[in-house]
Amino acid sequence: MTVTLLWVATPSAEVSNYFGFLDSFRVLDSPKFASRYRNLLSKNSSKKGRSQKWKSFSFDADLRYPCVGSGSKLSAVSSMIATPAGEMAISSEEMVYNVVLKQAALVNKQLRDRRDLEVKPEIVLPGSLGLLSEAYERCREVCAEYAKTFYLGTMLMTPERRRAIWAIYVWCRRTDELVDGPNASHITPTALDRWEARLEDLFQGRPFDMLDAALADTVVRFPVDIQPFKDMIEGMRMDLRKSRYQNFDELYLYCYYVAGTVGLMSVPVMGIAPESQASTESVYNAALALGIANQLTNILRDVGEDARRGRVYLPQDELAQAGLSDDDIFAGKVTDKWRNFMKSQIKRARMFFDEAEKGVRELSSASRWPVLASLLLYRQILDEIEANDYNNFTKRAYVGKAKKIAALPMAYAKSIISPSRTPALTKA
Ligand SMILES: CC(C)=CCC/C(C)=C/CC/C(C)=C/CC/C(C)=C/[C@@H]1[C@@H](COP(=O)(O)OP(=O)(O)O)[C@]1(C)CC/C=C(\C)CC/C=C(\C)CCC=C(C)C
Ligand SMILES: [Mn+2]
Repeated sequence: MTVTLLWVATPSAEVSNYFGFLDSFRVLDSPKFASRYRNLLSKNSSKKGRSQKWKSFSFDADLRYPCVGSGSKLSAVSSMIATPAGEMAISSEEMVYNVVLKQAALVNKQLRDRRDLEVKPEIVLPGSLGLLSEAYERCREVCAEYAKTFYLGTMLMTPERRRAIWAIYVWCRRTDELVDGPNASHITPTALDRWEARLEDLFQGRPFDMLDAALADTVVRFPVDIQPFKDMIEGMRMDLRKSRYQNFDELYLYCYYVAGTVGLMSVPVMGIAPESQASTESVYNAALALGIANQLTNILRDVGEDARRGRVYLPQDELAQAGLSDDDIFAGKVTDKWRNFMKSQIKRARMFFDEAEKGVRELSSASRWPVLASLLLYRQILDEIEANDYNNFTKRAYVGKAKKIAALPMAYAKSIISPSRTPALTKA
């Protein structure tokens, strides 16, 4: 599938917000839409007194998402999309990128406000220290039990950072368990509302239980904002009401909610290297890309398992273009059509991993290794799907111990490269 990009030649990247990717069929098939889009652009550009030149490129549709906001040439492209009726609509990618910008601005502001303090000093109330240590210890145990590789990685971080990551991990795991765990069938939107109210309480220093208390402490010490946490709960609401995704735009939003948010929660704790030349938003964007890549991989690994629960987390329009439907997924037969479809899905997930990898080197040195290790390990699941000849219906792609162990020194070697002067991600 190709998309056509309408490109306005302009002396400045400032008008980038007015650029857009448009699905070729819609642009080419809908002169009405194309002319509307041009009018909109010319109105906005002429306001800024810029001349414009039209060009169109066609290229692989997979390119569209990872490039936005990344600092690459294509990052100047934003993402207004056309509804079938030819209306202009803001895409999920654009919406999510706005969150990224807001988070980056917030963290910059908070860091400016307490310039010389990376971590807040401990405020110790009599008797509370022991309880807090116990709370973090519980988080450590959960992380060690459920996420062995993540856990191993966190051991390289400073003690303050690693316990903060454990607290975030535990909150994410509990949130996910609400819709994925043993009590999932009893979970209603009201239960999620209650979970959100609890989240607000803990952010205001009123934790409900011990595990919440650890997170309440973390969000005081690090410039972590509530928005990504709320968005993760929104993802769980989405999971309750939706079992099909019409296109990648819808799936992208879901992936942001349930996994991209983890990247946005983690960066303020992991820290950006002081010597990094990259802009805060480009690092957040890479973190977002890692969450998206992980979730896409998770989806591709679990196609059969999800289908048995009546769920298909694959873009319906892309399935149809490949000559496939839900029935083929429920039948679970590996055909050439399926192989080809899977190849394009894997390619897209790898592009998000590549985008994320560029950002890892900008993280503070002790955080690079755990992130890279988890990136390399999760990315290998894609290789395993290929090795299983794309049978993700009945075979679970699994990275064996030997490969896992081999990835660790590789991640270490990559992680000692410090942010370069001419980084892949540059300051905006
Ligand atoms: C060291 C490190 C990577 C730390 C992150 C630790 C952390 C806070 C993890 C939370 C993970 C979690 C429990 C998320 C809840 C939703 C969920 C389950 C998402 C899926 C994870 C995989 O879990 P699993 O295979 O067990 O899934 P099942 O539920 O069993 O199906 C996800 C696929 C997404 C996880 C997303 C991340 C780990 C994103 C990590 C991004 C960063 C740490 C940012 C790094 C920064 C840059 C600049 C690249
Ligand atoms: Mn899950």
